[in-house]
Amino acid sequence: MCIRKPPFPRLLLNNVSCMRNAQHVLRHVNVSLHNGSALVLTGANGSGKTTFLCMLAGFSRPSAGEILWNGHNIQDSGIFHQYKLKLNWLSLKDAITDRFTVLENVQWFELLEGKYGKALPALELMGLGRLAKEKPKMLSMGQRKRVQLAMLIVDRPIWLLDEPSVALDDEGVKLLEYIISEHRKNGGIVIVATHLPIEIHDSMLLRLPPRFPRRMTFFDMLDRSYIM
Ligand SMILES: Nc1ncnc2c1ncn2[C@@H]1O[C@H](COP(=O)(O)OP(=O)(O)OP(=O)(O)O)[C@@H](O)[C@H]1O
Repeated sequence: MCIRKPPFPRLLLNNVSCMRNAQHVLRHVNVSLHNGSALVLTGANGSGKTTFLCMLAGFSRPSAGEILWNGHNIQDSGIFHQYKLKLNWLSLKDAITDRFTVLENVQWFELLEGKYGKALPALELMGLGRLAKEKPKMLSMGQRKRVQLAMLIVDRPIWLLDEPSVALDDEGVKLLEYIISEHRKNGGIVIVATHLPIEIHDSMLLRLPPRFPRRMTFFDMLDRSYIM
């Protein structure tokens, strides 16, 4: 009988901890991510969701443990250069410039990837075809978020999404869910930090514990007339 070894995860967080301001934000996190998988991070404000994504992006180093990509530590200099080219980062602060039109912003991103021809269809999918030639300052917050989603479609295998559904309407959230699902079908990995419900089929959920557990909730205080 031939017993096959399970495949090595594409991304592995091995007993990872992270400190900020000399205090532990994350402790002993273990996560394995294979091609096509998704991880949803939830937790109270300040629990460390963005810190988690920043570590995966290589912006901050784990204080203990290691993050392995294809079995190599992402902090190794030769590896980090290759690894960061696989990442696509979406956060509340976008990188859209008013010097370019909406279309040129997405095309610029595409050009960096050495790709061509996906920018306009991506904007059309996001319902922004008619605004393609406008300057981004003409856009609403939700429309800017849709431009960011169009940039994601241009495609790198690992998506790190910090609160991707903020400012999106119901249709925008459905589009977000759709592109996440298509990306995963193509073997991509998605890690999402969110407070808002997003439907991501068959995803792993990591709920980070609160950093400063409260003895009393806001509603307890209301009940006991501490405030008002
Ligand atoms: N630049 C920084 N320097 C020091 N400490 C920081 C820094 N940024 C964040 N922190 C601390 O790290 C902790 C985790 O912050 P983080 O932004 O990761 O939380 P979060 O779960 O993403 O929160 P939110 O839901 O509010 O976005 C917080 O307690 C915060 O005070």
